[in-house]
Amino acid sequence: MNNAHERPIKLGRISYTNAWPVFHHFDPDTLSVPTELHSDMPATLNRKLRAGDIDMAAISSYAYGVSSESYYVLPNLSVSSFGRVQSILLFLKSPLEKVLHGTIALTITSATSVNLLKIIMEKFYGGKPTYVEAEPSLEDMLEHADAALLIGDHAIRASWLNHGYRVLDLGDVWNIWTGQWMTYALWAVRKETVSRHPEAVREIYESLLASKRQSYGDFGPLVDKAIGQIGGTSDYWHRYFGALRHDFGPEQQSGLRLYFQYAKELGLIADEPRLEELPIPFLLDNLSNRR
Ligand SMILES: C=C(O[C@@H]1C=C(C(=O)O)C=C[C@H]1O)C(=O)O
Repeated sequence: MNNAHERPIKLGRISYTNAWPVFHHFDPDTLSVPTELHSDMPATLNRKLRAGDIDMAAISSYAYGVSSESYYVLPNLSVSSFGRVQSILLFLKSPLEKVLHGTIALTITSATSVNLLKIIMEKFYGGKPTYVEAEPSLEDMLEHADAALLIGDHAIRASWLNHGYRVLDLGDVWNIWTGQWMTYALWAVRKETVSRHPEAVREIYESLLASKRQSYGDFGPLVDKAIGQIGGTSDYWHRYFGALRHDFGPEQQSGLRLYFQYAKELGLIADEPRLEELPIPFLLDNLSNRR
């Protein structure tokens, strides 16, 4: 089989630990298709996939909603939680009553969580704060704001500081108000990449699923890497990875649909997107041709 392409398939990897269970055992060098990994913050990957600078990526679920007509969702991959997520945190310098009509600094690295925060502040709590975008640095953010939203490893590191602020975990608040899962990230592929390079997309997709399966068999290697790179204890990281889910089944989809419904109500998104998965016939056809 000839898998030659004019250029490698470019795959965007969220550099935060929350995506490691899908990426950790994924090795582009073992694939027959030339594949380039691009590691970045979610907001940057959202932009690059939109612009066609990369072909497929883990992106903010909100960013999928905005551009869903150009993408397929890779089935059964996500970053989700049922309740506490531990890495999407609002740090409150002022009391919540003041924050609701005060100023909130939002990390520029996020898209899903900034809109989740707006849903929580405005729809659930009835507030109307002013939002300002900021680099993800807790002390700088709180110099001019009543509260600060951090995500990913920035949130984790900040949660370990002796800061004394009250902290809201947005996964927890969402779950308390809705009883639902929350999906923060999805894996999306540009439709034009699928029509040009179906075999390559299939191979990369299967390899990501295999990596996820291996991670879920033993979080040990991910925990060791996280301790080495970020710090913290083995217990902390086992709990962290244990509280996340990287599947995208009916329960996660139902939570995400509700999120899009509320985002539409608040004018944060133009239309509620259809969650269009990479077509199954495409997968079955290709699976039946496997060596
Ligand atoms: C669980 C997380 O999910 C993430 C939150 C995202 C967002 O807010 O746009 C995007 C991707 C994920 O990194 C996290 O950041 O900790």
